[in-house]
Amino acid sequence: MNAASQGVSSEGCRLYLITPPRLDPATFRDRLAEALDAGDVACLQLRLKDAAQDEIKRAVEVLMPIAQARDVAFILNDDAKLAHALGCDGAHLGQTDGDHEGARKLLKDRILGITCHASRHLAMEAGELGADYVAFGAFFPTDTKETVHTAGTDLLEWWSEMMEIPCVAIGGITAANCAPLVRAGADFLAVVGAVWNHPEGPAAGVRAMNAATVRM
Ligand SMILES: Cc1ncc(COP(=O)(O)OP(=O)(O)O)c(N)n1
Ligand SMILES: Cc1nc(C(=O)O)sc1CCOP(=O)(O)O
Ligand SMILES: [Mg+2]
Repeated sequence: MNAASQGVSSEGCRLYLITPPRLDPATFRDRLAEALDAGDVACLQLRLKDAAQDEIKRAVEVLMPIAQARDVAFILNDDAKLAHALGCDGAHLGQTDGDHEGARKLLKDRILGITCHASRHLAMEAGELGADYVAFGAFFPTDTKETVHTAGTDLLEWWSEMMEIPCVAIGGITAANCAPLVRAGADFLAVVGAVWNHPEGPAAGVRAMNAATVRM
């Protein structure tokens, strides 16, 4: 996230919400509005895995205005060109999601986030090429995605002491387990299940995450 444009302070730890991997925009729109109206959400990442481009475009058309109307940055996963073409606020790219340098040039002052797994080296590379944030994970077991890399709080501590660029923690994060990540210096906690699978619904999920991310 661009710290200035998104009102991000280095003192706070904010919620970075990611959509479920499959959704029907026509029905999901109300759940999304309910979640975003429940508390503080810094950004929403549209992460539709295995979806055709038409399906992603339709989801952006329906969901982006809901986020942007609430000052929630709308970030598209995996595809910087599509993010640019559709007017998204930014893109999130993994290590195999195309040309990071080209994406940085294309997105100019829009947000570019890069997955760095548990690697200091990848994070420094991402920082050098101008990423707006680096993402580390997975911190905990997750049902949302197969875990290949696991990260520890030492990485967050090191990064936040050494670097100005915000860091995002991801992977199995819930209100119940996130306190060490907040203490270690995570600027954002990215979650899917903690909100969309919350037993009392997504609004309760956002409220619980907000309550848990207050840095002591
Ligand atoms: C905030 C954030 N961090 C990490 C990821 C994972 O990206 P990637 O490694 O490209 O995996 P997929 O999400 O594409 O399956 C992310 N999406 N968001
Ligand atoms: C999309 C994603 N990327 C990860 C990584 O480690 O890079 S973990 C993950 C899934 C996050 O979902 P949940 O909050 O439900 O665990
Ligand atoms: Mg990806």
